[in-house]
Amino acid sequence: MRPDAPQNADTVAGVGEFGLIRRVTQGRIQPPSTLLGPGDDAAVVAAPDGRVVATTDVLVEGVHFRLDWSTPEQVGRKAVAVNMADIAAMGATPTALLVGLGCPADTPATLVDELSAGMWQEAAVAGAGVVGGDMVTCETLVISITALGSLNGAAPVTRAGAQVGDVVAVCGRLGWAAAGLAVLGRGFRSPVAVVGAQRVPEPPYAAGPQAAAAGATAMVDVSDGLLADLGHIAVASGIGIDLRTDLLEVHPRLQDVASALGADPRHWVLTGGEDHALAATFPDPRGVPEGWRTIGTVRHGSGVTVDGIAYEKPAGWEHWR
Ligand SMILES: Nc1ncnc2c1ncn2[C@@H]1O[C@H](COP(=O)(O)OP(=O)(O)O)[C@@H](O)[C@H]1O
Ligand SMILES: Cc1ncc(C[n+]2csc(CCOP(=O)(O)OP(=O)(O)O)c2C)c(N)n1
Ligand SMILES: [Mg+2]
Ligand SMILES: [Mg+2]
Ligand SMILES: [Mg+2]
Repeated sequence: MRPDAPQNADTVAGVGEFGLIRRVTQGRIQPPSTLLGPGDDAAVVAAPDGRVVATTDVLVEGVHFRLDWSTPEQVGRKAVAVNMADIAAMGATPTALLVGLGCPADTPATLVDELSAGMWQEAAVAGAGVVGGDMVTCETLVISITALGSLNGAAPVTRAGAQVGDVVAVCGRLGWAAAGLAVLGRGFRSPVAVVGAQRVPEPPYAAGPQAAAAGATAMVDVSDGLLADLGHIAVASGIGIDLRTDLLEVHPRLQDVASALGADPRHWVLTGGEDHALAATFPDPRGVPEGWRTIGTVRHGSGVTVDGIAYEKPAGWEHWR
């Protein structure tokens, strides 16, 4: 269907741009950090310590999600989660979200309602709100979210601070969303544990500021794959990282799914993205906070190795590859 397809009362075209904006904004309760919410040319958000953390990630139908795999509500939750995970990965707390939405004219208006409901549900998990956005017509469903966050007085944890001798630790799931993607890709809808992980990630938002307070020297969220994302820390910090397989547990659930599909669960753990676990480096093994698992060390050199050996397969997702 063309983006300017005929109007119908149940479609976004029938409800219209401003009717739709009214539907997604009315009755929403903003957090205290929202000084001026949707409805004006821009929103006003408090920056308690004078600094704003800002990030954006775009999700495209068919690339990041499929509407026959996920409900609109799940897509909304995921779109917000992947953005708030980047805020957490800086050691910050999400405060506000700006939502750019493109969809074809014949999109049911209720799909946008459900998408918006999912976004607000996930935002509530971290105490953030949707303070503004934009709606346009286009060929497929596209969601572009900008998340803002607050460091609450702490220093940002960048990708560039890892030091030789640091330990590498992770908080959150690894390989679950990749297992879910493999299951969905083969036309199955269960087991729901891994399919659910692909539909809606559960980033450990609070672990970001927790790691910052514990003295994390570098941090990243695992969106593309553990090896790929630790690779960004390695490049930015000018160091190498070695992971230890014996420290990287493969959950029995992932083992089961992998045996059923004839896949390698360790590959999901090492290279599967989309769980948005947080991976960080800490100077002292005893300083690794509760809830984090040590998985390796920072060494001299470059790149990320596993048990001292370069990984032979692609390290994670890369667009256009
Ligand atoms: N079009 C762009 N203009 C400026 N910076 C960009 C653009 N696209 C990506 N970046 C920046 O490149 C870095 C890496 O991007 P990306 O891999 O998408 O980060 P993440 O995985 O944390 O979402 C980020 O700092 C991001 O802001
Ligand atoms: C339909 C569909 N196909 C493939 C995937 C797998 N996938 C899409 S994007 C992605 C990686 C993360 O996305 P990206 O846009 O690179 O996020 P960023 O690293 O910028 O946060 C993965 C594993 C998916 N989630 N859904
Ligand atoms: Mg990105
Ligand atoms: Mg990231
Ligand atoms: Mg991201």
